[in-house]
Amino acid sequence: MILDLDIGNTLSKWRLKDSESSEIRSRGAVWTREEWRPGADIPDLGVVEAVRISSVARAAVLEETVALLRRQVRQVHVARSTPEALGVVNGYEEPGRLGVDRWMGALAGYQLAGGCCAVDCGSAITIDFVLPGGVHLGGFIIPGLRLMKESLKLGTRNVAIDPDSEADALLEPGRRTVDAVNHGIYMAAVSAINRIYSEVCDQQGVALPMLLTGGDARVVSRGVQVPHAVWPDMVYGGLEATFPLTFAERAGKMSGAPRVPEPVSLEKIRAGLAFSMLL
Ligand SMILES: Nc1ncnc2c1ncn2[C@@H]1O[C@H](COP(=O)(O)OP(=O)(O)OP(=O)(O)O)[C@@H](O)[C@H]1O
Ligand SMILES: CC(C)(CO)[C@@H](O)C(=O)NCCC(=O)O
Ligand SMILES: [K+]
Repeated sequence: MILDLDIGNTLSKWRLKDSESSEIRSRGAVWTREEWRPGADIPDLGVVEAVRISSVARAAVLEETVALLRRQVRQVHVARSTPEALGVVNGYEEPGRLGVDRWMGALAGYQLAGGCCAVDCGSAITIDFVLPGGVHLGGFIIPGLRLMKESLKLGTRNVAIDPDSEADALLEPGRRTVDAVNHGIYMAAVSAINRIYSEVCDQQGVALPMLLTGGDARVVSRGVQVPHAVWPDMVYGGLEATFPLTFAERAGKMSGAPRVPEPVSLEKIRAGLAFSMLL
């Protein structure tokens, strides 16, 4: 079995992948914490022959995790943000400072779709751009839905946006605090994503397919008008592409990869942008 780990600021996500069949056998998440101890909520390391890790938690968390895993697993691969990988050139002035989850997402997106706009809706919402030739432009970082809500301190932090609510309802003016806040931050997130996408496609003269991942991807997806696909395993896709272990991975296959969404034409994107600038 292969253990893939995506250690975020809030949650550490894991999945177990069968090295023979490439099937995902189980998955889960635990709170990101200093000590990553095997317990009921993480998989049995006895069956694991290789681990692949993407971590944006504090260095001490990663060190502790790697030290623990090395005692029981022969192969431990830790992803890093590099100046170049898999045909993508990192757009950061200091490439190592790009969050490795963003780098994994950009690599996975490029491997799947060529140029792309990779959006990760987690603790933060990150929006990264890769051009068809593999140039990563850099991106945008805004607070995630939960962080935006917590920063308001209006006593609504525990009332999450219902992921099944209709996007239309979320766009109505709220008539109580919890709705005003939820609808407000929802609007802030989706309008930023829509606008940033249009601005960058306009600047670069290319309509890019958009890929969405992260804990809030499903709810954000409902408000994003740009054609896009939700890919919950996008960060894991970057790990598969960077450290291919199975037969399917060596052939370039990433588990759970969606169909590449067909972007609307650049003319339409530009027309929408021109219209929104009038408002
Ligand atoms: N069980 C959960 N616990 C916490 N957040 C959750 C949960 N389920 C969904 N979410 C949502 O997921 C978001 C967190 O995103 P994600 O699952 O990508 O993890 P993360 O570790 O916070 O991400 P990051 O890698 O940005 O740190 C939160 O904004 C929250 O609204
Ligand atoms: C932005 C987050 C927190 C998103 O998980 C992560 O990618 C990170 O810590 N990045 C480092 C800063 C940067 O990417 O510029
Ligand atoms: K993330």
